[in-house]
Amino acid sequence: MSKCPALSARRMMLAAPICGVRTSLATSSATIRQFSTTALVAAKKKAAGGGSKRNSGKDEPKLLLGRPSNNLKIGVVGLPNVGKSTAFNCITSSNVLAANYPFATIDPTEGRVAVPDPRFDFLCDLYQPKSKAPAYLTCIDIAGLVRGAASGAGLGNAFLANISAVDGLFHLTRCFVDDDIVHVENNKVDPIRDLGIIHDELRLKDAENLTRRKADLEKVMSRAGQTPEIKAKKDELEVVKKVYDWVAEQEKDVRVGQWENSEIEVINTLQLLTAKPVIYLANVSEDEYLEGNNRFLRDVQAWVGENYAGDTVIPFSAGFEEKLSELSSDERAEYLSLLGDGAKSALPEIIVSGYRNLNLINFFTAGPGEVRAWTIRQGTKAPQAAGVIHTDFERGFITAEIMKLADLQALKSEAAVKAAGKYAQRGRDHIMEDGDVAYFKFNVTRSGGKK
Ligand SMILES: Nc1ncnc2c1ncn2[C@@H]1O[C@H](COP(=O)(O)OP(=O)(O)OP(=O)(O)O)[C@@H](O)[C@H]1O
Ligand SMILES: [Mg+2]
Repeated sequence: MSKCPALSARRMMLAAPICGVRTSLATSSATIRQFSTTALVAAKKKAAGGGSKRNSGKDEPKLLLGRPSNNLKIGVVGLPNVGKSTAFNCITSSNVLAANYPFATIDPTEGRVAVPDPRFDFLCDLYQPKSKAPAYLTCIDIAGLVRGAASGAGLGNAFLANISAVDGLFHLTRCFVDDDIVHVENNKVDPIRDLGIIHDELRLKDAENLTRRKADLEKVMSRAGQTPEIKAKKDELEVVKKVYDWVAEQEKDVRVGQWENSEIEVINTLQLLTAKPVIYLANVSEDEYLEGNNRFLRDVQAWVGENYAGDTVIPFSAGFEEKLSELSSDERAEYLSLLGDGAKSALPEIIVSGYRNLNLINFFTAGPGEVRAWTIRQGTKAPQAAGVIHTDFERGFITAEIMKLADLQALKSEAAVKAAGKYAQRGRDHIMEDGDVAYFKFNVTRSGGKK
């Protein structure tokens, strides 16, 4: 105990293994690394759309499923009492109620967390700015979902409405065994069954929404006349029927379908739950996390691989993360080093994966006054990126001066990048790339028009 004088009594209690490291923990470094990267497989080829055969038009950029916004949110979903709020608290440094009974959470809570990014750190080191503004991930803690929710069980529709308001999901599934923690499904831990329950409920809700939309459109179609509006509704109805067949008949999630751009445009108006990107968080016990050995994890990874190939599964322990969050950064470093050199928090990986999964990228503005990471969706063009800073920048857009971060890193200064001829002027059609360092030139008159 004397090795850790800085720990308060309460922290000492929470951090009990700190000073008496168990052999299994001390030898765990290699396995942790292996364990936590096993399922971080292949890039998300299918999520990007892959493209249907008919939509192979090389020139046409593939539309993304989801809202065209930079202010996207990710929600934590799963059965009740599986550790969602504990995880949310750790991710966002919040303090919502986490307790050992189902439905401790009822109303959603929003929190945000800075996204760790070595590129941002590099720019801050280089410019030593007066103010620093990193990118943030907004996360929402949502009430637990039970079997039958789509037809009103548990919090039913209220819960599902909360999911509909987010843009991506952390699907948290319980993989820890602890007889003291209630499990709503017969008190038995079975993550594959639980994953199935959540997916079924989301899909059933989508089927219900699609049925309603289909009926509305059919009603419009039954009216006489062939106006352009009716023609557009007819096309929409065809898409809705196709998506309905995929979700309700074939029992598949919208996000794993191959859709044409015209179909994605319709899908994006429907706020479908199974269209949202998902990251699976496997909540294991502290010991198993540190040992890199959980009896359910392989099955979870196989299930995800089979049903949602390419999706990410991140093993973590809400209990371990909670313990780390109680420590100061010095205490945490001491604790982790005592556990072995591979022991680490899974939160950075969870946060970065969540952010990337929303198809968000960053560009930076950098100078001695401020270094700031701006958030845009993949595929955003320079004027719209400028508009994220200020609407005037978009309205009066003239040009974007762009440095590649790699050039700045290699050449060490803006002046050297310019001298090497790598400081590029880009026009309205430039599609921003992740990591661009940008300076926008714009010009607007007082009346609002461009000079
Ligand atoms: N990895 C873990 N190991 C042991 N206990 C855990 C772990 N993760 C969470 N718990 C415990 O499970 C209980 C439920 O946690 P929490 O309140 O975060 O769940 P929840 O999913 O938000 O529940 P609800 O749906 O009711 O809001 C708490 O007592 C928490 O300490
Ligand atoms: Mg909760």
